Amino acid sequence: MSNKNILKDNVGKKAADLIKDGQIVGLGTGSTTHYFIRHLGERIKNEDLNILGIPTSYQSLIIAREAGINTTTLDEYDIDIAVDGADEVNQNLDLIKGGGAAHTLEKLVDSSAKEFVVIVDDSKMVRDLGEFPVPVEIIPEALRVVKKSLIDMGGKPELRMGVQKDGPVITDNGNFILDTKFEKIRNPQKLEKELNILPGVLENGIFTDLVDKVIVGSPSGIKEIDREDLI
Ligand SMILES: O=C(CO)[C@H](O)[C@H](O)COP(=O)(O)O
Repeated sequence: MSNKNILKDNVGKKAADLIKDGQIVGLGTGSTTHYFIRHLGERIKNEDLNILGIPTSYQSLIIAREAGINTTTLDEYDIDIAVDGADEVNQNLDLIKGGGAAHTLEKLVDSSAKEFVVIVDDSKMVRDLGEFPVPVEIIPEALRVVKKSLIDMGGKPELRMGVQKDGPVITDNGNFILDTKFEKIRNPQKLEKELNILPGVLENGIFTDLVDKVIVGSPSGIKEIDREDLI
């Protein structure tokens, strides 16, 4: 396992150990949550726990099934705790997410949870958000219009293209992603709201005022940052 994957494995296990019997658990998307889901599956098997997962993507649904976690939906249950990864985390615990193009359902699931825990390696911790472009999910018909609005707002939008597919990435919801670079995002709350009122935009990857705890893995160990401890 690479050093980075060891860190992801460590934080995934730490988060899996937080889950209590009987809980409904939001299952985030990405390579770090992959470890979380696998560790949670092992705990369910070894300790005979009664836990249901609510996936945030087809990817997390498939990994949950492989890990032996039964799944349900937000229509059926409220979520006790959601665990998800992030692309950037600032000192106020605001996030950029959506590197896996799953941020729309992730925001719905993560914001619905009574407790939201983020797991990252230390390379994701930043002073100001914005080095990572903000993923903006748009309906395909809105491409030209929203692109222009994002440029007018000072962004540099790029249509996300497939790696093993010709043409644009199509999200789990059948939409496009405009990865939009903004230089140093000083007011993430404001930008999050401004992006979401553009007609044709479904959701953007800025997550503010949602996170309760961040578990950060580094070569020197695991650190937990709780919102209630922020000054
Ligand atoms: O937001 C996400 C998917 O939409 C991921 O949580 C985020 O991209 C981090 O992924 P990884 O753990 O693979 O670095």
